[in-house]
Amino acid sequence: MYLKELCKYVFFIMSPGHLHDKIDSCYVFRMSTSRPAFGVNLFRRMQPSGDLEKAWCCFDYVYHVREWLTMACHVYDVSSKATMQAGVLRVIVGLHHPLQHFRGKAITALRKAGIIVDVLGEDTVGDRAQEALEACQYVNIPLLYTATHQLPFSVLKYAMTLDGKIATSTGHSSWVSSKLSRQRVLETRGRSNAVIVGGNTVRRDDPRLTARQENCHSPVRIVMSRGLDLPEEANLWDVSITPTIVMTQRGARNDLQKKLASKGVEIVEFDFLTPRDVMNYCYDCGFLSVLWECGGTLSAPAISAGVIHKVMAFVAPKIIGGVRAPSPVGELGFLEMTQALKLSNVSYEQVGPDLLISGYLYPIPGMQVDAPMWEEAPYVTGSNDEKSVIYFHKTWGFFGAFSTFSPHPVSMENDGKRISWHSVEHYYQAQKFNGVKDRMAEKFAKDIQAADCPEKAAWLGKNFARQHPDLLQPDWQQRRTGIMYEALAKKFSLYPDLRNLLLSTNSRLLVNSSPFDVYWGCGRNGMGLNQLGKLLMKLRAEFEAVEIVKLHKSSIPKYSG
Ligand SMILES: NC(=O)C1=CN([C@@H]2O[C@H](COP(=O)(O)OP(=O)(O)OC[C@H]3O[C@@H](n4cnc5c(N)ncnc54)[C@H](OP(=O)(O)O)[C@@H]3O)[C@@H](O)[C@H]2O)C=CC1
Ligand SMILES: Nc1c(N[C@@H]2O[C@H](COP(=O)(O)O)[C@@H](O)[C@H]2O)[nH]c(=O)[nH]c1=O
Repeated sequence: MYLKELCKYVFFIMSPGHLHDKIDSCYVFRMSTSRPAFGVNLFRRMQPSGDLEKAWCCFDYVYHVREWLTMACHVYDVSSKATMQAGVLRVIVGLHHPLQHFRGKAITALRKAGIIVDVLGEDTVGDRAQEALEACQYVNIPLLYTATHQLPFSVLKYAMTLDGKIATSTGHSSWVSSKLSRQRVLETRGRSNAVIVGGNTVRRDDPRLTARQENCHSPVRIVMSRGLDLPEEANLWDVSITPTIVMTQRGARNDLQKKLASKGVEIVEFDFLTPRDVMNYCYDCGFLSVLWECGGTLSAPAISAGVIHKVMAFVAPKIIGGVRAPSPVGELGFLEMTQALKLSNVSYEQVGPDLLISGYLYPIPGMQVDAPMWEEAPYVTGSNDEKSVIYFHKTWGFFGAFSTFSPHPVSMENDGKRISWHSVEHYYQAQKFNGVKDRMAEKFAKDIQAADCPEKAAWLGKNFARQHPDLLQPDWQQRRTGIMYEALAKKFSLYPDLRNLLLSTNSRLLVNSSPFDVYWGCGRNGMGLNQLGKLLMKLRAEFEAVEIVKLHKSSIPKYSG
């Protein structure tokens, strides 16, 4: 079988342009196992030991495609030499990146290194190639939709009886679908960045909305409630497993807001709460996929607002009746059957005793995504009306290279020695303990340097600092901005594409939209200090000055307070 054959190869499906001869790619592994970690371990085993630490992966997209587990993981900084040494002789490129300017030179680099590279649909055609290509598109659906719609890919999931009810007329709904179906929902949660419910579902069900999978991430839980008439005690207010955000309207029940905030629940206020605003917010947070698990009252305005892309309906062979029993979609205002929304790419699957019907409300974007061009980009990245603002946060976003997590190694001088760092984040975190004459501090810095991904480096740096504030380098709080600036200046000077990207933002405001960071980012409520954005704008001004006076490109700006 062709797919089985292909599982021997690594699918190299994207080639962002800003990495020069590096390969920053999405790889798709195919294997007949249900253990996601297997894919990453497999890849790591393929890496020669010397390059092991260079391959780091993020576990954001894990999808089941037919009987295969298809896993797409981001693998950074794997040079063509490493790929060759790893014994990969042939690379099949499944998809180019949907955004044109992210397409780079990786294919050329691989071919130059003697690796056979076939691009599906270009070098490899025919039915079997088409099947593989569709599988690659499928696995990248959140990325393709996000690039096309500038909103996270949203799935509306519900479980209904054969007579179309999601609960009894009293609101009791546990359970409509079978255990097996609910297990499938838990897996879907584990692949989503956020799960959304409405106020009624919280009041009626007291849900947990966690993924409850071993070693699996749980999505951020979002409650949409205009009136904020929510219970003071609820499972969702326990944020020890994963965060909960309550989205509401300005001024709604300040007393409850304070109580929830004291439990660690985030409160986000909008002037008027709408599904589109919430999705814009999720987009700014860098979310790629969102699961709506609400009832019909909220699903209807979400569908009307055009923010739902896919529907997953579990139909249970049960009849409950009841004229007032709720149905999955409320009022849409349609009068004629001709107005019915028709799903495309519909699939039917039996899950235990239930039937799962899935389909798309908007066509699945193909490879030739009508994505924004370079010059237009700043006008589409922000979700609010301020066209002059550019938001950045996650590395896979349009301006993801502005993130300190972006996979751009930098070499920095320290005590006359040049040391190479996998990313700016690695360098920055390790500097917290730099120069401290203590064996534990030295070990911390080394561990951070060796971290196999920027996320790990950040986690280590923050944890060490929390546990041993006494080991931080003196005046760290005062010095950290300067240290960050030097690393950014180095990074943007080392990579001309990045420098050009920064210059192309002209005089626009750069905002790190990290909802979790009120120092380097703008935080959830936009009131954060946005220091990273400010430093990038300062650096941009320095580059502009260099351009104007036509100085040599070797003149790397120094931080001056
Ligand atoms: N079988 C299944 O798959 C599911 C069943 N259920 C069942 O469905 C019932 C709840 O469904 P339903 O009553 O429709 O509740 P929803 O989950 O759809 O929540 C509706 C609430 O969402 C809030 N909301 C925020 N913004 C908006 C907006 N723009 N438009 C509309 N509502 C908004 C309001 O909360 P507020 O009033 O606080 O302002 C509103 O009352 C329960 O019985 C539950 O058990 C729920 C989910 C799935
Ligand atoms: N009743 C019903 C569902 N209900 C959804 O699941 C939520 C409960 O999640 P948790 O508390 O994490 O188990 C509930 O609030 C509602 O959103 N889902 C289904 O797949 N099948 C069902 O029959």
